[in-house]
Amino acid sequence: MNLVNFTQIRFLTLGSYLKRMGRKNRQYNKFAQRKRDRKEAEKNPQEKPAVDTRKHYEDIVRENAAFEEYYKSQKVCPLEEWDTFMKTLKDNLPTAFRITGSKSEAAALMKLVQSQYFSEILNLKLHTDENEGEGEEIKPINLSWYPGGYAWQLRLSRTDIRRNEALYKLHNFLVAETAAGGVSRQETVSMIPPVVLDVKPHHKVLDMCAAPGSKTAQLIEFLHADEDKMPTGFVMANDVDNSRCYMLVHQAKRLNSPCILITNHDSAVMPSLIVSDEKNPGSTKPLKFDRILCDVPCSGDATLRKNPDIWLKWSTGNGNNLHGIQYRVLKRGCELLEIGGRLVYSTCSFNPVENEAVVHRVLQEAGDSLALVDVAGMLPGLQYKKGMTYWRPASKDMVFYEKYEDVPEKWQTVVRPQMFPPKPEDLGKYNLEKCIRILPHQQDTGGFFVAVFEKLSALPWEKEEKPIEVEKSTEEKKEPPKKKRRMGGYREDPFVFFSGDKEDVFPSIKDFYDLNTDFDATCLLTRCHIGKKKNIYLVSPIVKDVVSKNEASIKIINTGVKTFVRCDNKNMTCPFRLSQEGLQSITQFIGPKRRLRILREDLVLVLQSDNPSKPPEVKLFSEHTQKLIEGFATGSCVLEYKEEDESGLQLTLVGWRGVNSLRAYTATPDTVHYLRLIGADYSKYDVNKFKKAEVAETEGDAENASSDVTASETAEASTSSIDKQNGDSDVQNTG
Ligand SMILES: C[S@@+](CC[C@H](N)C(=O)[O-])C[C@H]1O[C@@H](n2cnc3c(N)ncnc32)[C@H](O)[C@@H]1O
Repeated sequence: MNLVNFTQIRFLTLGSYLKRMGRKNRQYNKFAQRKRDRKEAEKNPQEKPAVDTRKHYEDIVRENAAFEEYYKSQKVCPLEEWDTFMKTLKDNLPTAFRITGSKSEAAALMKLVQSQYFSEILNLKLHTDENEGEGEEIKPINLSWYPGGYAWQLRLSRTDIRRNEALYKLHNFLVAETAAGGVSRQETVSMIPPVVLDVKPHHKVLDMCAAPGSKTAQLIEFLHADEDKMPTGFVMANDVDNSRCYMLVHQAKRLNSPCILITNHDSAVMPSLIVSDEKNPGSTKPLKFDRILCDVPCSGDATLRKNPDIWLKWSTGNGNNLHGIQYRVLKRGCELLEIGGRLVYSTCSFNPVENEAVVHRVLQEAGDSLALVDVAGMLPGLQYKKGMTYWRPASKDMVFYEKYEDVPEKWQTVVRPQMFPPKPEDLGKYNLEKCIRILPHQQDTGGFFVAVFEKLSALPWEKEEKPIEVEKSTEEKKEPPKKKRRMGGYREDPFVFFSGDKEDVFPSIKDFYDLNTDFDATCLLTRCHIGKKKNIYLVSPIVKDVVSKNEASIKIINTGVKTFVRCDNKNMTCPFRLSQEGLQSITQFIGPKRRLRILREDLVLVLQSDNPSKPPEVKLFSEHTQKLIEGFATGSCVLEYKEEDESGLQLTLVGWRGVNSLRAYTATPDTVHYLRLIGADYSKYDVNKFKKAEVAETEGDAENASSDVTASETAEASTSSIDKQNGDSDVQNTG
């Protein structure tokens, strides 16, 4: 029996106490059950449990009779394509990736990918998971519909790339560039929703169900399309799951954007937020979004290639159970959408009950205020099927129903009237054929469903909302919350904005970095009300407005890009150094006093020197750079480099001018990224893990003998060494 702390019980209601005990017991029973299963398995090693969802993916039998019966009957795929559809679903998924980053960096990386990594694999005949015979040519496929052609699909699964020695360079490239933010690995079809959402730099964008955030990353990239200017729009990425919100924090950190805000709320009941009303100074207005992505939770059966465990647990019940939450999230999305704005509804499910039925239900309620948009023109070359106009919901026992009246009473709470298709005479009102369903065999991908909505007028149940007079800003009213553990995640540290130019630490920052007068100090923030400021973050003006006006009504998990880091160094008159994360955002405001435009040889020198206690001495630099350094005050600075050729490649790095030295202040993935871009030697980071394992084996080094010692691990290990180098104590040693 569990012992109970009686002082705790006093504060619990009977219900919550019983719930707690139930949870503990369930947890306990789960462990006990696993122990019993293990013992049983040891006794009867040849007997397998009926369904073991923890099976190794490779052992899973990729079959499910109910799945086949259901979808064949729904006619999601023409009968003549059925066998190819099923065969493709059982294959592993090819790898796909996008090239990201600033325009000039992305262009340079794209060139490298084509000239080096792809040409290397073009002539290879590989024995892949799918092809154990002759070996097959690996032709990278450019995704023609992706803006700029910056996305690729390879006929290789992740495992193929990881396990083939011939591909070790490509593998190292993908791992290192993913860490540096130069590449994003993402399933081909999952890239579609942000493309058809058509995000522009001035858009207010809401990603309602955002975690883990691969689509959020695309939204941010599109927002920053005009890289010379700070976007006037922003992305609010939300997820109901507190721990998954931290995946979003990780994504956002890779992209270094001051225009993102991460929130933790149930999207189905997302509160109405407010923003300043520029037309009525001193007033606020409801925040409506220009673009909304509604990538709802779904049964995920179109991801069977990536998640084969779904073969074991698929049932019609999954889709039926999700229809309700999908509808509520979509409906709330339509309410938060600006008139004239665009919303994308997407799922990775084949099921019309989760797809067309949800779309139809909302269109039906919205009357003429919403319409589906035909986005085929935005996706040149993409193969897809038009949305379905007829389907038959089914109960768990696989009985299909033509109309709700046929549903027996015991299933009426599961199979709902709104799940049925429109009547034939109403089809013209909804245009469901404008939806897009991608089947895996069409271009060797996962499956996907996308519907694009446009809001033509206020929804029938929306009333006109008037500007609200602001009496007192919300931050003033609120007590400073403290960070502490609580049910459902951590309470976040507060977001404390600088009061302006007079903020205690700002004058020394402004003076040292020669910040120009356009810089708005009120966009800087810290995460504490009292005590020494450690990290200073930067947000865009619109994000500041949203955070400061709504902090009390929605749980904000994270915002801002780290721009200044405390560094009490005797050789610097300002107690804050620059941070590489925020450099892109602040660099336009930094004056010539803290900028050094260096030559290629100097850049190579600083990047290749990775001994924090021995940074390159001034005398080792080109004459040009030595002259610049003369008289340049010690401390944190901007290192700039511009390629002289037609590529126009421009790099901006955080540097440190020591008393007798100059060095770059970058973490390993960034260092490798820059060396790669300028065509310098980075071979020490490009480890062939297979060779390394061979050598280790001959030398009896058990730790390195496993071929699973990957280049990524090597990169991680060296990152931590430079992270140490980035620590303040090392800065003290500099120069
Ligand atoms: C399909 S995933 C989203 C994938 C994501 N858009 C991406 O591209 O990386 C669905 C997400 O919805 C979240 N979710 C489920 N119910 C939600 C709700 N009511 N409100 C907000 N998020 C929800 C889940 O936690 C999950 O992270």
